[in-house]
Amino acid sequence: MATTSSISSIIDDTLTYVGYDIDDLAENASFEEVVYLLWHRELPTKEQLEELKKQLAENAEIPNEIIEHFKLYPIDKVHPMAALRTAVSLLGLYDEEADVMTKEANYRKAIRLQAKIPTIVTAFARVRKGLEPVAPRKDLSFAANFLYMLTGKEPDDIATEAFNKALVLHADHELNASTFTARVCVATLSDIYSGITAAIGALKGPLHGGANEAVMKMLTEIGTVDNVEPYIRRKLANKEKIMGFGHRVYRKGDPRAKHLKKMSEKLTKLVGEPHWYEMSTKIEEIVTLEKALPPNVDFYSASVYHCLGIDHDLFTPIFAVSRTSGWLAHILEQYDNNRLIRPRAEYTGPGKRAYVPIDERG
Ligand SMILES: CC(=O)SCCNC(=O)CCNC(=O)[C@H](O)C(C)(C)COP(=O)(O)OP(=O)(O)OC[C@H]1O[C@@H](n2cnc3c(N)ncnc32)[C@H](O)[C@@H]1OP(=O)(O)O
Ligand SMILES: O=C([O-])CC(=O)C(=O)O
Repeated sequence: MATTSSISSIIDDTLTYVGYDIDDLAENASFEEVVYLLWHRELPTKEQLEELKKQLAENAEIPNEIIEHFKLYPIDKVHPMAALRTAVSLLGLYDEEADVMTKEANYRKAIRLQAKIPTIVTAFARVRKGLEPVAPRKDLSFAANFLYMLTGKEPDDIATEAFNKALVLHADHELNASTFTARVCVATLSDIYSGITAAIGALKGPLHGGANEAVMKMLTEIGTVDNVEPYIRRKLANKEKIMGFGHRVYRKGDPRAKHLKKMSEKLTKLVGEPHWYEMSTKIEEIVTLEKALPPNVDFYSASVYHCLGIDHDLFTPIFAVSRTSGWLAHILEQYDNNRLIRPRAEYTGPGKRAYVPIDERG
């Protein structure tokens, strides 16, 4: 065990947020309720929820300098996760409280970050297409507002419900690589912006959050249900990894995957593209049979986001929008009971030796 935490737990392949089963939360909770739960360790009352929603809505706008910065680099060649990483770091420069380390100031910064990250992601997505960013609306839920800022159109209930559920499912996951990164960073008593910037960097990799985009790339390459079998068997024979499968902690399966699978079935039919779901289930069949590896959260989320009309390279930034809530909960928990995180390495290099002057080296 690397640390103690009272935020989320994975025990016998069951995931809970502060004691509430993820299945229960996925079916019933709004993302805003989950944010409150992760940050306060209790579900909110109606008043507490309204207050949080108000604070998030009031803080959703981003400095214009962030948008101007998007125009300073070759935006069409930049991955949105790289842009998000830089934008969050930049955001810290415009926060006068960035280095104020009181509990109250850190909570205010948590609100500001959670509120602004969706605005950054959606503004980037539009600016790179030559479109104007869409200002956040105060009357929409967190999920609906994201889709609204992305497209400029108010989403229907099906899209909002699916997106909300995806946000709930991705919000926290114990000591995953990006959360651990955030905790290591702020345990030096560095600021929240540094912690979230570091976490985004860790989430970006394809062995972690980046896997959802990689899954969609694989599905696109495969193209048809008939191609699944030869494609997957070839990959396995070459000892290549199948993205969206396997997990360091779960053994029998990731409890989040079944919710995304159900959504994928429904949405792929609804948009008239059932082949994404059919290909996915066929891949699952083969990988489970050949490698005994079940799908993780990233596998079916790919086809879900695709059906919501989201660009494939925005899948991981959307993961970050949700996981920011968990990162922030862990950062605040780390500050509350801080000790520098400094593991040791088992040394495997040569034994002690004498320095050899450069002219004598052969
Ligand atoms: C939100 C998240 O971060 S969920 C994870 C998202 N990442 C992915 O989906 C990427 C694909 N999956 C993986 O790379 C891994 O399963 C991980 C990184 C998630 C977990 O890795 P670990 O538990 O450390 O397993 P590790 O990578 O050491 O693999 C163990 C064995 O299983 C195999 N294996 C693990 N995952 C896969 C996979 N997805 N496809 C094929 N083989 C796999 C490895 O090749 C290795 O085989 P070997 O012993 O014959 O060399
Ligand atoms: O916990 C992990 O190692 C990865 C994961 O599933 C997550 O971060 O959601």
